[in-house]
Amino acid sequence: MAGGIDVASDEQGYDRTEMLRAFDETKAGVKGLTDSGLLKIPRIFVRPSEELAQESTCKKTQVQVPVIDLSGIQDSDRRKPVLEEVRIASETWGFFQVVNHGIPLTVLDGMIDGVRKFNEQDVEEKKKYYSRDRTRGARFYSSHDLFMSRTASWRDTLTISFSDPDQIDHNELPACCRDSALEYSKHVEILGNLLLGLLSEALGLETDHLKNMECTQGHRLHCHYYPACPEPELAMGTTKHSDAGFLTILLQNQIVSGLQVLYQGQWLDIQPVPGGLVINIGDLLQLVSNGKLKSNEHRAIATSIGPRISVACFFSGPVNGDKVYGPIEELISEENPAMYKEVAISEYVAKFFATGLEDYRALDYYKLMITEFLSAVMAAEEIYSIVPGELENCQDKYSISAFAEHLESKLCLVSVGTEASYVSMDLLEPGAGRIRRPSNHFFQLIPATLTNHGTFIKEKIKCSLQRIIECYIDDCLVQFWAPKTAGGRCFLTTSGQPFAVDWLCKGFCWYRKHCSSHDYLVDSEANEAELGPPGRVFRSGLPESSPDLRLYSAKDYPLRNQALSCGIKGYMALPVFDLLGQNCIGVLEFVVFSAEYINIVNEVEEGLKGQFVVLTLLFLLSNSFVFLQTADLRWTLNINQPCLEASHLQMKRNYVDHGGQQLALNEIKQMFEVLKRSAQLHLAQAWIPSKNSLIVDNTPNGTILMERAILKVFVDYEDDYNSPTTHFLKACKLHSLIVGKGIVGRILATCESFFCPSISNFSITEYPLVHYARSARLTVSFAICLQSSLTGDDIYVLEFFLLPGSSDGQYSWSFLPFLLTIMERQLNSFKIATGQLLGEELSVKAIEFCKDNGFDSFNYSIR
Ligand SMILES: O=C(O)CCC(=O)C(=O)O
Ligand SMILES: [Fe+2]
Repeated sequence: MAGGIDVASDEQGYDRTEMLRAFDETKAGVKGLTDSGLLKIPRIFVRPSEELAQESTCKKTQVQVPVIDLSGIQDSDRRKPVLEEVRIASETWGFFQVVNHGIPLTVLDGMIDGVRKFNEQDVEEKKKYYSRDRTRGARFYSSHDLFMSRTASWRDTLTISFSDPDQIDHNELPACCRDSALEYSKHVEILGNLLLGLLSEALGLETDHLKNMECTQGHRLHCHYYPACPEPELAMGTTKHSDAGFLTILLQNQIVSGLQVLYQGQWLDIQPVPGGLVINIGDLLQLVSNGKLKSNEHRAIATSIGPRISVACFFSGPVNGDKVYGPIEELISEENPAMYKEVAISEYVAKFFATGLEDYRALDYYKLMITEFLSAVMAAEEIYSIVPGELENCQDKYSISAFAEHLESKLCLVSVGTEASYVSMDLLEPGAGRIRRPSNHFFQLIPATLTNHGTFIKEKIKCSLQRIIECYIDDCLVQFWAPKTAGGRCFLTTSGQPFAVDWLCKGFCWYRKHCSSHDYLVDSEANEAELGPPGRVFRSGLPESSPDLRLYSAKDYPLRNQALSCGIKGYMALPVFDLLGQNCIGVLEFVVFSAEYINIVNEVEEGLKGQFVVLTLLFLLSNSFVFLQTADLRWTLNINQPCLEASHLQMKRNYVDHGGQQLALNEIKQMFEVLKRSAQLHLAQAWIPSKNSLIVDNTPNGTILMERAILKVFVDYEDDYNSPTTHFLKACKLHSLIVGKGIVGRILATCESFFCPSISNFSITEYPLVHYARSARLTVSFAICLQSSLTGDDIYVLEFFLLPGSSDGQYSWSFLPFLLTIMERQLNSFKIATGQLLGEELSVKAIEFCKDNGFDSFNYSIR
């Protein structure tokens, strides 16, 4: 027995309710368990395996919630910048820390010490306070939702209610922490009022606005005690939740960080700051601010070092009254219609206690009805037509959870057309007996006619989209483009196809609208300007992307200008294949909104902007693969597929690392070092076969693909992550080469050497990375195909970008003999892939463009 719980019953069948009851009856809390010296945690504390598995894939980032210095806050010069910091933190993170907040360190330490004394006193004394009766002014318990949650929390809590401060009977408070709690309560109330004053001003309201709404009338201290946990990776201190009240001020002891906030789908530690307090916005403040201030999800992990002590002070308004709260009138306008219903605080509190913490989000219950919400979305059209420029900074967001609210947390399928009707699909967990709140919001527009086959694919796509959106990518729209035939022609359409977003903003509505009325022609008669990115991806079977839409010309992307005016920044399209048929069944299009930038700028730093979109795209790329696969679909970058032989390439492609590759690469690297000094060279990179090299011949039109048969890049350029050159290089890594396309692709087909004085003249179908190359101002290109005696049949393509000296390229031509001499000297193990030695006469194919946008090629000899 451990603390009254028979841990051994794990092995002999498991009666969870009985175990919970036994644990509760010990009245000794989690500390009672640890005091008995247990080494394994009882099963009621072990999180479900799916949850634990997800945890292991969770990455960590270095970002920190803002720390705001409140010193001198009453002086007007100082107040302004602080207000701005508070506003940004509350609108983006919903969390920040404050220092110099006016509560003396002795009061903070006294509070922590009081909580420690209470928990570490004689257990019999503590038991007197053990209660689940919420009317008691002070009570002790382990997890308020113990009998409703999937996992019991590894913590004990002492709650002291100051809901009616004048009436509090001091004798109700435990003697060991009475004075410290009363002292802390006095100070924290003053700070709460100060913060609500700042938040009122940040919302553009009078300082006293929120105070006059009685948001700080009454508060409760939840004093948490998290004992050291013998198996912290299996347990959770406080499960993921958002705080239901208006505002929370959290004091934590300094020994170990345990509080984490959900940020971009990742859990981020909130490191204790000496003398600091954590502030977070609660659900009610999000509601009354009409969604402007953000109530963010957070949790406290179990730790091996302990005890961790924290004191959460909740300002939840006059809990016992019938006061009604709704979005503040001043914050509602035609452009920003009310997002939430009014709520009576008594009803609100009752709902909170009727549900387990992990399943409850107060806001989900009070979102406006779908019809009202839809009309708000449609109003975006009018707003747009009145102020066309406005959408460029489309930051106004409407939460799609409004849909979910109406459908009571069910997946929503919206049918539009003449008979608009709503159909809902059950997301009830079978047998779970309670509604599982979907963490994302997904919906689909269904056209009147649907073939069975179409429905089947749609179901699979929907399933993938749901998973993709689950990774919590802010401000990203994903939509599916499916083929259709009409009038004997073949098109791609997204009208009536699944799409998913995590937030709804005007830019999204508009982009979706443009796309729904634009079909891309994709049959063999389609010309380049008709294909657009989805069309090209569908035909080539290869992904395409751009971190900045402006890199595309209007010809590359017919909806470019519309997309830009909707505030879209990053773009990516992925081909989707049926696993069995290996046919491209459509294209998934991802667009990333500029609002993403704005958030990230506030939170990280200015310079990371461009990088972020590239990272987002990479992230999407890698994740989508996994998600498509779970839906029995795939896209091309499947490195686990066996390599396929493409015989007509006449190259052995089953790559084996001969160990000599590193030596061969060193030779190339050294040669690049020598070349670095020549003024005519802009950039150089080497393409080498990779372990994952793969040639696939399964695309709809039979194009031969060589996937990522790539590469290490050695270049001479400033490693500025936001430069067009960096974007070009990242794109080279990210995208597959198509045999026969671009210069390197042509070389893969023939092993010849190529020279092109103006690669920017290629169309995007002829050279899929041309938009990146144009933006990096790469014009003159020379590329040569080599083999090294150190690595047998492996080929190496060296690609050089020269600085243009004159329009006819003559100046660059004159550089080639020099280049070949350096290669001959430096690349001792190499010969040209067509057989000759470096230094012998080299035949180079030159590509020249004609006035009509076509091009010719000629053979030239060097040396
Ligand atoms: O202990 C902590 O750090 C977090 C506690 C918390 O989030 C809460 O009580 O709402
Ligand atoms: Fe919380």
